[in-house]
Amino acid sequence: MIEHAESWKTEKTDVRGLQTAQKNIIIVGFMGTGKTTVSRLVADRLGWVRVDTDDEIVRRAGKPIPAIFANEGEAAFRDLESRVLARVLARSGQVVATGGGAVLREKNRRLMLDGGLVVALTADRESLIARVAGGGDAASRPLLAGDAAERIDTLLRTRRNAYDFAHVAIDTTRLSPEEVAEELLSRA
Ligand SMILES: Nc1ncnc2c1ncn2[C@@H]1O[C@H](COP(=O)(O)OP(=O)(O)OP(=O)(O)O)[C@@H](O)[C@H]1O
Ligand SMILES: O=C(O)C1=C[C@@H](O)[C@@H](O)[C@H](O)C1
Ligand SMILES: [Mg+2]
Repeated sequence: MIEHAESWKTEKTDVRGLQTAQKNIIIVGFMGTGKTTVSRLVADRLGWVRVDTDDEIVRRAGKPIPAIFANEGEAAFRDLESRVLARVLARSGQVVATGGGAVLREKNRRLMLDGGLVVALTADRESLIARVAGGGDAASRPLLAGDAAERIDTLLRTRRNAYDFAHVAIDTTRLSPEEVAEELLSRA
């Protein structure tokens, strides 16, 4: 975890004057840590625009994420993800929920650190399984196809330090989405 830098701030103020001088709030984390859910709450609180890079990718590709993986492969998905991220982060005043793998490329991590405050959400293995595998939600996540718990274990191993570059980390294991949003805002 790097020091909480002031570098993510600009001269811009948000519409409700709750925060001063911010660029974007960029939420990273493993699948099921709550990026999409929490981004909605934080954007509502700040009166900021909310963007989900997974949604932007679907719109740009004209098909759902599992279809992109199946038809074009993961590498093509990652290329599109990088392009979408760069385009989104050229703007400011947004709460940006990213895909779970958006942190894998150094170029993306640099873009995010330059684009605003990067907040990593974490959760323990059991919570992740309950959130994404338990509710039949796994179908929308191609990397969890098959035995979702086993896939989560493998990915957690390969991505162990992948989210450590963020300015701020919040463990969501024992927090409700509202509490996570509150904690995030208190640290922004
Ligand atoms: N703090 C929380 N406590 C309990 N459940 C949560 C919490 N945050 C999110 N959830 C639930 O977990 C599921 C996954 O959340 P969400 O889609 O926001 O995750 P995500 O990080 O955006 O995942 P992905 O990387 O796959 O897009 C949803 O059903 C959501 O309601
Ligand atoms: O963790 C990942 O690599 C992914 C997470 C999702 O948000 C999607 O971006 C996609 O399913 C890949
Ligand atoms: Mg999401």
